[in-house]
Amino acid sequence: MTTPENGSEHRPVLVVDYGAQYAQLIARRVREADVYSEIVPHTLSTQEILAKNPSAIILSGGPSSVYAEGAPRVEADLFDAGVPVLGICYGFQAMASVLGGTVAKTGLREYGSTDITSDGASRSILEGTPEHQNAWMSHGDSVQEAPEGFEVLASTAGAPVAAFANEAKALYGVQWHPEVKHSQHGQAVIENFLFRGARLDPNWTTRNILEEQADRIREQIGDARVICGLSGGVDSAVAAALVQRAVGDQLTCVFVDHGLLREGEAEQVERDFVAATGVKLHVANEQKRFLEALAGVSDPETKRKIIGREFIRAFEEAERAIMREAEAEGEPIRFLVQGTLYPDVVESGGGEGAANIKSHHNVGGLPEDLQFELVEPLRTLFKDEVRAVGAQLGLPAEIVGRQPFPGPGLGIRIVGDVTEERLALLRKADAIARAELTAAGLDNEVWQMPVVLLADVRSVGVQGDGRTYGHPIVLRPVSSEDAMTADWSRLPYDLLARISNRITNEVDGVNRVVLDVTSKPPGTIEWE
Ligand SMILES: Nc1ncnc2c1ncn2[C@@H]1O[C@H](COP(=O)(O)OP(=O)(O)OP(=O)(O)O)[C@@H](O)[C@H]1O
Ligand SMILES: O=c1[nH]c(=O)c2[nH+]cn([C@@H]3O[C@H](COP(=O)(O)O)[C@@H](O)[C@H]3O)c2[nH]1
Ligand SMILES: NC(=O)CC[C@H](N)C(=O)O
Ligand SMILES: [Mg+2]
Repeated sequence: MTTPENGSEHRPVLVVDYGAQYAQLIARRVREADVYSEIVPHTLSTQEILAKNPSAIILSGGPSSVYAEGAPRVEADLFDAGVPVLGICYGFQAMASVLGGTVAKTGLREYGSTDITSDGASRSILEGTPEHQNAWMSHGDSVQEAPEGFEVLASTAGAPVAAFANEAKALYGVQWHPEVKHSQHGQAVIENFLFRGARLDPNWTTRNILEEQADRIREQIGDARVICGLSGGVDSAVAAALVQRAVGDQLTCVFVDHGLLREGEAEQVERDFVAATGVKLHVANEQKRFLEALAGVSDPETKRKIIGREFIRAFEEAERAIMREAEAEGEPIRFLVQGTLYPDVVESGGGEGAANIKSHHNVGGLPEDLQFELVEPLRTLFKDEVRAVGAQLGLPAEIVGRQPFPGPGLGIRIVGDVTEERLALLRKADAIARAELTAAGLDNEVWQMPVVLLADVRSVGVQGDGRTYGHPIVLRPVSSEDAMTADWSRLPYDLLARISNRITNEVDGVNRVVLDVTSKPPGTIEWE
């Protein structure tokens, strides 16, 4: 059975999320072991979980205590299904308590780096790890007694049962967090579970993803024509190259110039991508459509929904133009390729059980009357995985290494309503900041650096001995692995000073440059 969402032949290792900070990380570590993994919320019933045909299950950590009222539970019948399970922290405790072990508050909390001692020789999921190892912990409760049929594998000062196993049933648990990099041998524990415990094969590799997705695209599209929204960014470049490989010149790419682009962006798409792939490109000049639709709108979600809708209207328009140009007869083009990634889906609230943080234009911002059938070959991948697929497809490094830029563009980097004057101002400030970052040789040090105009805020300044009452520009350089979490980048002060000087000198209307020093969470990367 294939899982319909990922369209993959691979049965997933399901990570059941109990509200962990690290559910995402667990899935990534499993994928790093070349095994396919997806995250699901703990609100699914055993039946719903098993309906996804998991090859194994990992129960994540979480903030609750299993003995507290209303704490999320795992149903005991999950452990009778013959599917291997690994419990981590809260997941380990939930498993222990439902199977008849005891869990209690110890009074001894262990946060951070902790010494773990194997009981007897290291074995089972600890196979190959030393008798004493250091791992990262974050708990105040612990398993006091293992359930019947389980053997204790390790303990710590605050956790008499720090790891257990029931080999016959392939059920395992650890109190520590093997998924965080600070845990020595963490990856070994995860791989022992996957390869020894669950007996899985490491066959979810970049090459396999690529071939599988190409097959699937062929199956979905057949010999029909297809268009692909191409932005110049990594995701759509990789999606387009994948579709081109699958169905060749049935594909026409559509680049929408919505007037919310940065300086030089339109030219760069035409130059780099077409040069690298030889794909057919249709450029849609839709500045007027977007600016009119956005006039007077300052609410972020409203902006995002408008942009999402107008994108689709622009694709419909482009579809008609392409049919006319090709003097093609017959059915309109039905398929639209988008470079949607897993984080776009999760943040739009499309990951099951996930909150709607913001409607990404290509997911939560789509109009209800969408006529196209979507083709989204990257929908379950993280950015670094997409980059690996792109490299495998032979795309040049300057495309796969490019910093992300959101589809709604400068429209969501103007806090306030979007006007042509404000766009021009922000475009100029952004070009300066990017040029200086590049000149400093730091492009690869940051994940991306949004430049934001606070159009609704004004402050007093003094320029040329006169008073000004201008707008602030915010610099938001961040480092990240996958955009799900991020930290602000510690850029050198002299670089920041140069950017600030140049922006306040060269951009009329800006008299202040500020640096955003917030991580994600609590801030998101973009301001809207
Ligand atoms: N200007 C545009 N014209 C056409 N399609 C676009 C445009 N901007 C975004 N899209 C579509 O929306 C998708 C999501 O945008 P997003 O910015 O997340 O990805 P990207 O631009 O391909 O890559 P990156 O995240 O590196 O910027 C794109 O993959 C593309 O299909
Ligand atoms: O194509 C996109 N359409 C959108 O609507 C959108 N919103 C945010 N982003 C990008 O997603 C990543 C995470 O951003 P946030 O921390 O702001 O949610 C960052 O890389 C953002 O630039 C978008 N990309
Ligand atoms: N990180 C966790 O999963 C913590 C589990 C539980 N709340 C404890 O304190 O032990
Ligand atoms: Mg983009």
